[in-house]
Amino acid sequence: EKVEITKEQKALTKVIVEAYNRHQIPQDVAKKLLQDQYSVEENFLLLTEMATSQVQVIVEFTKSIPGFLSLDHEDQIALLKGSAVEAMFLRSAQVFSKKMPNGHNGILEERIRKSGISEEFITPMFNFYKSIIGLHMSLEEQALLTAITILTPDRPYVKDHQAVEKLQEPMLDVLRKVCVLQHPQEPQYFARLLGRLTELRTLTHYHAEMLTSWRMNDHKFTPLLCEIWDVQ
Ligand SMILES: CC(C)c1onc(-c2c(Cl)cccc2Cl)c1COc1ccc2c(ccn2Cc2cccc(C(=O)O)c2)c1
Repeated sequence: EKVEITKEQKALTKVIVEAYNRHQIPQDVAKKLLQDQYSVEENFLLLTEMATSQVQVIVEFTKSIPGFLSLDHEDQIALLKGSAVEAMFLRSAQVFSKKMPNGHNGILEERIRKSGISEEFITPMFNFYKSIIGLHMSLEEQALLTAITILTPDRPYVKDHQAVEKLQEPMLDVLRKVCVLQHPQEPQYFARLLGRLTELRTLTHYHAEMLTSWRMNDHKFTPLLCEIWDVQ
């Protein structure tokens, strides 16, 4: 049947994409990637700074999602804590796929590979990056998928599931239509996108173990990361 995006859905997509574009990592932080130090310590410190900056970007993006600030305040925190790592995996995957300026990609990959993360987590992480890059997602799809990930009703400690579902559903509806319109030859494209969200959940599990092993080697995080990841 003819897929039609309504006026409201166009407006919702515009708000989400603008919020997604508006909040970028400050250039000076992204530029630090090019610094010449490549020690494990230096890489960890740089990635910690990137992650901290990225959490701030995600919080600002989330506050721009229509209806989010009307949710119960404790639920707002529960959604952010429950989705931050997944949103950061999506964001770093998209940064890899959009071929960052002057070969940052190789440098970001190099630093992640040499930051004290054990091989057992590096492999699934870069397989995920490859699978996201292979999807050639549009900006609308990236922004909507990030908002959908954040608005996942069944995060730990969320009390009013229904209120979160009511915000997530319209995003899923418009993402489904955007996928049909932007990938007419791939009827299963929307289903493949949602499949990435399942893979993201396994990465969150790996990430918890990454944090533990960093802490065992006495690595320090910033106050914001400690708060959002319940460490220290
Ligand atoms: C605390 C730190 C060591 C950490 O713990 N887990 C992860 C970690 C790792 Cl090692 C991989 C994936 C997710 C996390 Cl939380 C990280 C590092 O988190 C990052 C690092 C880089 C990231 C991000 C997110 C994006 N980028 C890249 C980027 C570069 C330039 C511009 C932009 C931009 O947004 O414009 C983004 C997160």
